[in-house]
Amino acid sequence: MPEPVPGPRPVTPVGIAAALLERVEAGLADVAGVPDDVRADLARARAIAGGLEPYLEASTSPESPALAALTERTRAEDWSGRSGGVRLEQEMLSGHVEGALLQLLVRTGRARRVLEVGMFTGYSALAMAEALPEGGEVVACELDAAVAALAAECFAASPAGGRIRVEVGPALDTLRRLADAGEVFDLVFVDADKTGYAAYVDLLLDTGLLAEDGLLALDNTLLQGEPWAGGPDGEEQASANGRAVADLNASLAADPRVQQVLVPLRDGVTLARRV
Ligand SMILES: C[S@@+](CC[C@H](N)C(=O)[O-])C[C@H]1O[C@@H](n2cnc3c(N)ncnc32)[C@H](O)[C@@H]1O
Repeated sequence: MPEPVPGPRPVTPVGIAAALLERVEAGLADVAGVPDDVRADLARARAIAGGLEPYLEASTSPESPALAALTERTRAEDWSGRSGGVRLEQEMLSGHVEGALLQLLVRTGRARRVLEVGMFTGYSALAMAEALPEGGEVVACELDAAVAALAAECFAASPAGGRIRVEVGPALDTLRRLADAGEVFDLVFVDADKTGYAAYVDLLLDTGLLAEDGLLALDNTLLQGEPWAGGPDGEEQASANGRAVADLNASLAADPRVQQVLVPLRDGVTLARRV
């Protein structure tokens, strides 16, 4: 019998909090003297935190069969066996609820040209492509050629896949090239290396890459709770990614070039536009 593929580990603040509460509850199960009301409060806190993400899924319009198939393909892949470059894992996929938010941003913003920085297996790129009008285009930047090839196979199985142009290479180089070529985007979704976000944002705002009335969406701006709660295993210090995101959030909140809001969906999505 083949080993079952493990499901994704929690990578959102609320998912992590739920897993910790579950661990505390299990740890206290055989401990004598814990008052009943403390056990009841703990059970309710675990139920609220643990039930939130499944409830959001159930309360969101269904994803397309192509997006569901792409998720399955990503889960079935053995990410541990890959070597070199950026470490990739199934948890990187943004997924159903965030994909639906991106689709609404494309549709309500009447976006025709979308730029993605960090494509992975292509969930968010394909979700946005599905929402584009006839003639619209997603330009998706990805560093890892092998994962870009896997995404291309998934795109080929979808009617919207033909609206996606993949640019393989370091995103900063690609963005500079696109800016020099005079390309302009109505919606930009940044979901790549977290320590690179500040440079991407500066380039997007300081060149014409982001349209005057365009929208910027930055993923993982809650970074698993690290910016306010410290490192993942009880370390006081956040990781380099956590510190980069904390600095970015603080500087964007005070940045006179944009109005922004951090939406606590999944691992946090910052939405910003020029003022
Ligand atoms: C979180 S994943 C993207 C997830 C994807 N947006 C989705 O919704 O499924 C981040 C991706 O960014 C890519 N990446 C990391 N650094 C990069 C860089 N400097 N330039 C381009 N892509 C990069 C990684 O290889 C990875 O595939």
